[in-house]
Amino acid sequence: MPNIILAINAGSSSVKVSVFTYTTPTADPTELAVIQIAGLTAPPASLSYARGTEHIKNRALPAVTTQEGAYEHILAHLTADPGLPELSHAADVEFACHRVVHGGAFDRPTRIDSDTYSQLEALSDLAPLHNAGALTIVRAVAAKCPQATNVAFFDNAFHRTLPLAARTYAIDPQIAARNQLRKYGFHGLSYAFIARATTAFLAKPAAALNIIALHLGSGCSACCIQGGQSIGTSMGLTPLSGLPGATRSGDVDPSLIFHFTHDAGRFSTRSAKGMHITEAEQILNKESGWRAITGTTDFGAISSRAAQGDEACQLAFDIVVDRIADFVGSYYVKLGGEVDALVFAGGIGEKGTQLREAVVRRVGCLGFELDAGRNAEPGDGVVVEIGARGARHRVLVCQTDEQSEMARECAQGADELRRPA
Ligand SMILES: Nc1ncnc2c1ncn2[C@@H]1O[C@H](COP(=O)(O)OP(=O)(O)O)[C@@H](O)[C@H]1O
Ligand SMILES: CC(=O)OP(=O)(O)O
Ligand SMILES: [Mg+2]
Repeated sequence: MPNIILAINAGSSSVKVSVFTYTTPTADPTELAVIQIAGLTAPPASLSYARGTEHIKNRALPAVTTQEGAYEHILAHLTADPGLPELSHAADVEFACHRVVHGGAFDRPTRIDSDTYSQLEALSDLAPLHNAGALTIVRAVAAKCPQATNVAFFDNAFHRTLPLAARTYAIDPQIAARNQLRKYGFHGLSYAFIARATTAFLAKPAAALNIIALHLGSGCSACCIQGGQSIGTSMGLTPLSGLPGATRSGDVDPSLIFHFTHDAGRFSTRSAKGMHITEAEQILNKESGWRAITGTTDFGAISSRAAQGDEACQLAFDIVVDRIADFVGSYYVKLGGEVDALVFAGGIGEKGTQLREAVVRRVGCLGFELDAGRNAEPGDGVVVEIGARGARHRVLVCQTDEQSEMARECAQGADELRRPA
């Protein structure tokens, strides 16, 4: 019987699950199938599935509206697929890997027992679009696959190398220490994948990799990677800061919220059951971003409407480009201009031809330049070059894969992570 790893990535607008087998801790796991339910914030949700030559694309699922519902649908789909005999029963799952966005002090893969579960639950308020959803899936796995070992993989882990000055806020140090108020940074599973894939593509030693990486999806962030390690990132104590997202404001003047509403500090009655977030957090995390400006979370639709002359969409598009360019400039300076590549990843980074074009044009003075043909059709490959030949710096697109990053780490640490018999 092969060992099955289910790698589960609960994003803010999607649930993505990849099925892997592994044999020894030293070999990379083999991917058997990838399934995702996207559009949870732009109903109806839609299912996509790929196993071998079997493909389903964007099948509408009007009944699925939550991350937990999405996971249950996914498990039923996988176990019912006769072409996936390795996973015919929920009991076939040995490891369930969960992407947990906010791990607080956790920065290594950790088996989820009742103790760690409570600690992660306590962190839910710091990642209001993510942790609670991921934990509902942990509970669903415990109910449906009780023999599986649940392991949490943390989005903040990759940023454990942030230098002191980069991770410290200029606030009272005693209060900061007591309440653990610091920059954590997120999208770390993605950046770990991007760093390894780019290292392989550029055929450089991992410890020599200097890149500016952009993970652009429903949540957007930038990361400055020097010597293969994170030395700067745009998200902070929570995934709210930095770049705007689908429903997140990104950086605003912290005083703004007190002029936006008189109820900033009150608990929001609009947040999900069991979540204790304030009106301020509700507004800035869930009622802002490009949806607040355009009415849609779909950046693909925003990009095409902008091109057709829609002013609100053009403004939203321009805001995103403006903020990304600010981070690219700032990270270029952090790297002293020693930059191997600017790397685009995440749903928008991988599919957003117009966005890449606009960003690279804005930062062209730094020596980045696109090849228009390659940008329009980057082609297949985990990492592909879209930069112009002869430009000072390279521009790459990376098909990032947080699930495979978890599965790899899980297989490598399987002996330590396995639940004691
Ligand atoms: N053709 C496209 N051009 C630009 N953006 C796109 C395109 N297709 C999808 N997207 C964006 O990608 C987002 C999903 O990115 P993804 O990284 O998968 O999200 P999540 O944050 O849920 O993990 C969608 O919400 C949509 O805004
Ligand atoms: C951390 C974060 O914002 O994740 P996502 O982009 O998947 O919502
Ligand atoms: Mg994501």
